[in-house]
Amino acid sequence: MEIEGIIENIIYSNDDNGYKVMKLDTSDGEITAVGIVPNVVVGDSLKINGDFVYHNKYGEQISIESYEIITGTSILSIERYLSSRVLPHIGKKMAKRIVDRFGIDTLDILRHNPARLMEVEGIGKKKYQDIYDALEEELKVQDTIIFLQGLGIPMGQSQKIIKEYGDETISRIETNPYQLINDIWGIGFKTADDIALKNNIDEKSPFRIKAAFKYYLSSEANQNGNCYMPYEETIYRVSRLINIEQEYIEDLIMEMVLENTIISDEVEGKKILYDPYYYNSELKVAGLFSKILTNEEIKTNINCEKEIERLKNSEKIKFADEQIEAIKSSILENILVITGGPGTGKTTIINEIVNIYTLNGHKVILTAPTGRAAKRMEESTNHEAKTIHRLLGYMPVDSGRGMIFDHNEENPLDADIIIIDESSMIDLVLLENLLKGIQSETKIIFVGDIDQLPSVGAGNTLKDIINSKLVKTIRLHKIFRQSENSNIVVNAHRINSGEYPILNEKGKDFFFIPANNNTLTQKTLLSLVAKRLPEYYNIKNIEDIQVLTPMKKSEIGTTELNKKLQEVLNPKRPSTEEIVYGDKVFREYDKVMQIRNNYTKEFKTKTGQEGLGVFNGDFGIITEIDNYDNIIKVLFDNDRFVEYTVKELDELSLSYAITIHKSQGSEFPAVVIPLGPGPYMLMTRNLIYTAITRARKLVVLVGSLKYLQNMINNTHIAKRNSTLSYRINEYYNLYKGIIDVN
Ligand SMILES: Nc1ncnc2c1ncn2[C@@H]1O[C@H](COP(=O)(O)OP(=O)(O)OP(=O)(O)O)[C@@H](O)[C@H]1O
Repeated sequence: MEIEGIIENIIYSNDDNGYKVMKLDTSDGEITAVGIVPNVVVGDSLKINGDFVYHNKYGEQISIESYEIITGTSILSIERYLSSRVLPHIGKKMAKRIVDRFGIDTLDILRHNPARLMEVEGIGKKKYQDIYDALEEELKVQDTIIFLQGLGIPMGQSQKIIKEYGDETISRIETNPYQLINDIWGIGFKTADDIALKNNIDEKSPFRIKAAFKYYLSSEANQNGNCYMPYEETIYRVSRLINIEQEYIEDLIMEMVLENTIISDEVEGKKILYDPYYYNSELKVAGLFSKILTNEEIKTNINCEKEIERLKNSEKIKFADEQIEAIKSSILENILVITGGPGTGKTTIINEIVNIYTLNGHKVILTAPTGRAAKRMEESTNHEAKTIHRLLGYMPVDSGRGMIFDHNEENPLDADIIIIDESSMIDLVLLENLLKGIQSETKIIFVGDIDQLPSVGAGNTLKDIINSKLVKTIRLHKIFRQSENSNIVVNAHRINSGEYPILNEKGKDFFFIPANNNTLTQKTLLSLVAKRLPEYYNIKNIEDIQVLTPMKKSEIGTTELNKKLQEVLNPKRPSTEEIVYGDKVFREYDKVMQIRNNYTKEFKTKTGQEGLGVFNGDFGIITEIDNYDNIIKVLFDNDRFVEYTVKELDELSLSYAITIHKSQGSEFPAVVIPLGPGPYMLMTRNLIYTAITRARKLVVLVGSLKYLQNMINNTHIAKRNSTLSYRINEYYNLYKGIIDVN
């Protein structure tokens, strides 16, 4: 069949083969068309040949066999295009008047002789000026899109680039396509390099090689948490990345060092290379940290002996020796680390420290890296607690790519002591900002669980602080939270010390259900989450059950589980709107997660307060999809409403199942964990321990026990390259007058 329509929206575009999913406005109403259609843009008129097919998920759609772009050839399509509100003051009636006047030449006149619009009744000078301005903008955007499409950049990314670079899009890309890697989220070295090569950059251009070095070092930091990379390995990897001999690229390192775009150092006999960003951050952290550590001016009026005596005689609670030692050290030390597994009394200790300091008239600040951890801290201490970002008063700059903090070295917070919970999640750069935001007279207590996975961002800060051997570290061993019916805490500790967990005890909360392979595991997991657990435990809220899986791929990975879980938990209904984005479907009432930090995203709370910022790992529910205006509304933490346009949907992912890495810092009433095969480096004790400690009331493991055993036995901890503890020692010695760094 043959059908004509105007492209209203390109829902999906595959840049490799030009495959698209588009919404077309036709005389029979709106239809979805799919097929290979490169180089078309929204607003284009198409004549399509194809057949109607029925997709059991997306409904009826036309599969394109051949097509022809007919922009401007059909009066009807011009009229529809104009009435789709692309230009101000032109609605349905005005669009008709314009095409009645100019007929088939309308688009040509708009482009080359727009002043003639004033011949149309109802368009005076003022309206014309508005239309002209919008038109000029629209034409510029169209030209830019054509330029970007010529480079093979898909529509979604093109729009992001235009939003970022505006009128300068073409010139910026022609000057330095590699800048796209830093400026546009989702564009990596490969895409930028393809663009550069298409723009005839020489393969051996120093520009290209330097960009590859920078990319390699920063991606090692962003993806693998490494603050530096060994010299030899860097050369080998970069050479492979751009396919140029090692000898050739090595020559450029010295140039980059002189330009300060790479830092070369030798630490403990090893030649290493840093991205300057992380090198400077390490130095700053080490310097500020050691300054507090060696500050002899920090004093309190707290009578330590009296307080300890009081604790020892407390009738309310009998403190363990290690707890008393922790509280005592909080009075005596400038910086203290308290680490322990679940239920070892960390919160109880924080409470006591807060009491002692506030009763003695000291100013206490409580903070944590995530909103959920801060909230828990506030609830258990009855003392205000904020996330580190909010505490420091962050402000997005540079279109949200960077941020600055209201509290910094010029304007530090006023506090006698700062207590940080969930410290294992603090990455190097966050620690840098935190240290800049407090005075060198402020004591710091880091509380956390060193056996959790390290921070998402670069660095290994809590371990490095402990490994510096300069900071008093209290390790809590005794478990207090061990209610009669609970095996979660017991098993977390057993797993952490390499023992096998206690499974399936009657009336308890830690279960294992066998399944021989991934297919069966998936099937069992789906029925558990959709039926058995909600029925047996009377769980009504889908947010209360969380599937945590080690991986993204495979039948028990997040991608597939999310699709399947969505089908069973939130199936397509006539009454719920949905939107297709790439190979994902988002539906009203879906459980979703933000997957990047977006500091400029606006939110509005239920009480009408407005603010900025949605963060990687924030959970929400889609409350509304407006398919007319293409707006998706998400409610985060049951409080903040955030609106997304279709273009921004790559920031969201379904979250019925999430990776264990993403679950750090969160807690859920019930956690279901599939057990299956996976890469050795990933399937570690650390990982299963982190997963289990996310559950408050129920853990269900599904799969084969041999994988559980393998994980418990696998004590491999991916090493993170960091020289922080070495540098803390250097600065410490400097401030103590032991050595002179210069
Ligand atoms: N010395 C003690 N004697 C008796 N009970 C204690 C003692 N210390 C803590 N508890 C209790 O043990 C439970 C766990 O303590 P707490 O919440 O402080 O541990 P936590 O390490 O913060 O645990 P999680 O990280 O799992 O939240 C609480 O109910 C607390 O009241």
